[in-house]
Amino acid sequence: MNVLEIKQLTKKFGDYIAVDNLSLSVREGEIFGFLGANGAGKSTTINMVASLLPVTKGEIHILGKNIAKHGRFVKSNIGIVPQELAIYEDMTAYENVQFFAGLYGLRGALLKSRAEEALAFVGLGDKHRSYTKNFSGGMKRRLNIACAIAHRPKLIIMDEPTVGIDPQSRNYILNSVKKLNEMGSTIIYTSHYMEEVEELCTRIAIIDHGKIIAEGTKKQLKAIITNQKNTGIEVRSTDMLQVEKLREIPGVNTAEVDDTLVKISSDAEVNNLNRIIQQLMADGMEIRSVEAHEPNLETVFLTLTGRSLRD
Ligand SMILES: Nc1ncnc2c1ncn2[C@@H]1O[C@H](COP(=O)(O)OP(=O)(O)OP(=O)(O)O)[C@@H](O)[C@H]1O
Repeated sequence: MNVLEIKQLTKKFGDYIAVDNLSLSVREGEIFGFLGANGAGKSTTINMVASLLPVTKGEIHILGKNIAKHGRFVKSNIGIVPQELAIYEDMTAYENVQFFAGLYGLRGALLKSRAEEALAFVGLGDKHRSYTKNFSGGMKRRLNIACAIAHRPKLIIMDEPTVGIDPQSRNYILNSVKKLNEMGSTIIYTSHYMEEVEELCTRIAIIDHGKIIAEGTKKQLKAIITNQKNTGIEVRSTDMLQVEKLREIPGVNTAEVDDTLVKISSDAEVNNLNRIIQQLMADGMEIRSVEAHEPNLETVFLTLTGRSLRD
């Protein structure tokens, strides 16, 4: 069954088309990755699914029901973890969860027990009387999640839930996502961190300029670029590197620099490694190692959109 079905969805802000005739379905039990660079249209899409933003054109169905006609049903079945933290600093952790769970439709004793359960789930069980203004960034992110899951939604949408937090909280959140999924929730996960998406997601859609430009399992997406080969060249320093010269070499599709690693994706059938190395040496690079890499999601993204996910 499709938990979410988006049909020919468009959102215009004035003349600007932020989401462009986008169709997408997410099946029950998936952890679905929604990938796009800054401004690609992810949050706009999510905000329409969450009924926080009116739709210009198109339809959205959640668990088979049109959200325009079944507002209450939808509200009780989805949980949104927004990109901007949505917690109140002058309320305790418990009061925050209680407040949001109430908005999602929980009441009375059930509301209390589920709020406590959600706080314990995100590792804040011992903080439920604490005011959130003194929480670390990671604790606030975890509380943001607790607020969205206390009513045990069938569909949880997480819009970059790990932005700006320490590695420990990040691991905690990634494990929580897996657990929530095992417990029966379908998850839509957006992130700028490709390695998170690679680790978590069973299926992925790549959005660019408001359109889905590729969709499938990791294996299917990687198969799109099997005509590519990736080379990583470690150098001592990239200070003097003229990366645009590398991009002019025949067969080179993308060339990126990550600290002291030069990452190059080329047409598989073009033998250009000699030219690449000559160019690096002409720029005075001291080469430390050369490695061939399997394509990963980062390369898929770069090849299809021409930009890095984190710009
Ligand atoms: N309320 C608005 N009014 C006008 N333009 C908007 C509005 N909200 C978003 N946009 C524009 O729509 C485009 C898509 O924005 P959106 O926030 O959906 O991108 P995103 O993929 O979520 O990016 P990010 O990763 O930066 O959150 C952007 O160009 C943005 O400037």
